[in-house]
Amino acid sequence: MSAAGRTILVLNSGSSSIKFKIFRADEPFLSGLIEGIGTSPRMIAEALSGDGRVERKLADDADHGTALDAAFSYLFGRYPDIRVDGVGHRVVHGGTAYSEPVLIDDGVLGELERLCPLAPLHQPHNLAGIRAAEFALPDVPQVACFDTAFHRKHPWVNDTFALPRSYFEEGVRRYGFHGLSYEFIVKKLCEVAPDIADKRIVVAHLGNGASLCAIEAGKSVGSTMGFSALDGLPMGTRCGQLDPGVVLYLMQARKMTAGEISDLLYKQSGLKGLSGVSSDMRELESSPDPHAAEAIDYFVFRIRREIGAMAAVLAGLDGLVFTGGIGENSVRIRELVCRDMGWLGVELDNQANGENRMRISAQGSRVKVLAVPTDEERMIAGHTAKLLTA
Ligand SMILES: Nc1ncnc2c1ncn2[C@@H]1O[C@H](COP(=O)(O)OP(=O)(O)O)[C@@H](O)[C@H]1O
Ligand SMILES: CC(=O)OP(=O)(O)O
Ligand SMILES: [Mg+2]
Repeated sequence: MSAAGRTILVLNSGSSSIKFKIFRADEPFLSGLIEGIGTSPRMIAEALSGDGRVERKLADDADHGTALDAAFSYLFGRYPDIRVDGVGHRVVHGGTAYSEPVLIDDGVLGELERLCPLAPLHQPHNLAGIRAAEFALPDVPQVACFDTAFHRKHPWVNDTFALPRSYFEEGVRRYGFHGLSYEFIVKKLCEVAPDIADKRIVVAHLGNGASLCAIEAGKSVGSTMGFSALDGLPMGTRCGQLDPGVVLYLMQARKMTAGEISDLLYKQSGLKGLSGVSSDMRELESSPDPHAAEAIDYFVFRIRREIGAMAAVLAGLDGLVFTGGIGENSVRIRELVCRDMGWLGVELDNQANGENRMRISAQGSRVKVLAVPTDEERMIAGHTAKLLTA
């Protein structure tokens, strides 16, 4: 059977969301989202024919496990006879071993398990999704598609830390994440902005996790995320770039354990830690609390700083693309990020931005600025179908 004829179930666990979709012949047939995990989870799902629509709140304390159960109950409760040819999973960390999608077996699962400490907000949930799908669909092939894969060929200077060489050999490298999203954006630019698709682009994936990627001729040449999904921009609950001296201080002066430091940096920091209000940008934007405004200021400041750094990596800039839950939807964050960026050639069209149009730069802007909804699930479906065909 050709890739195009296949029915593929896709699971994508983000840090605050689980997205699930079924593609038939390359087109989405059913689409589900559980968002707000950690704040106020809710599920929205429907077959694209309009059939079986649900929109409901989950318990406030529903975690990824509960959300995965809800997704599977919806899928197999509503569509008990559904037949799929393959299941494609987003797996955030592929380490040094995986630079392209792979068919999952026990050996692969074991290796991916070992990477859980490097992506504790994602990898365990990605693997739980694989196990749940194997249980529900025991004879169906499962494919892992990696966030890290898109970056694996980036230049050595972006791949390494200035540690003794042996650490690099052992895998202590700057992997970079959100690669399925960046890969989708590169493809999409070929359709919607072919004049810049092959040039120097910075993509800002701003969701609950957030990173920038410098892309030249469709390839990753730099990323703000590194060894783990902690580095770079501040995120919903993650600190982003941090002086490693702070970690030494926490260990030596505060006598904190690795577990306590992990909890602090992954779950209590970022927008949540700075605001004391929420990790969710919608809640911060509507909060009157001055700490919420300060958390937004810090988020924007770091994005602007890193856009400058990524433009330097690219030695110039032709396109700036916003994506991810915040990048796609927040008029205010896009406006604040682009404010006074004329020095870099960025001029926003405030009306187009306010109307959430795809092209949001002014006519005379040297840099084309776009807001493009990402579709990691479509990338995963495509990779999965291709691998099954091969
Ligand atoms: N209309 C909106 N305005 C501002 N922020 C939004 C909007 N819609 C979603 N977001 C934000 O997007 C973030 C979630 O992004 P998303 O990419 O879906 O998450 P994940 O990283 O878990 O995949 C949350 O901070 C949420 O508040
Ligand atoms: C890698 C990462 O942070 O992913 P997400 O934004 O989906 O949490
Ligand atoms: Mg995501």
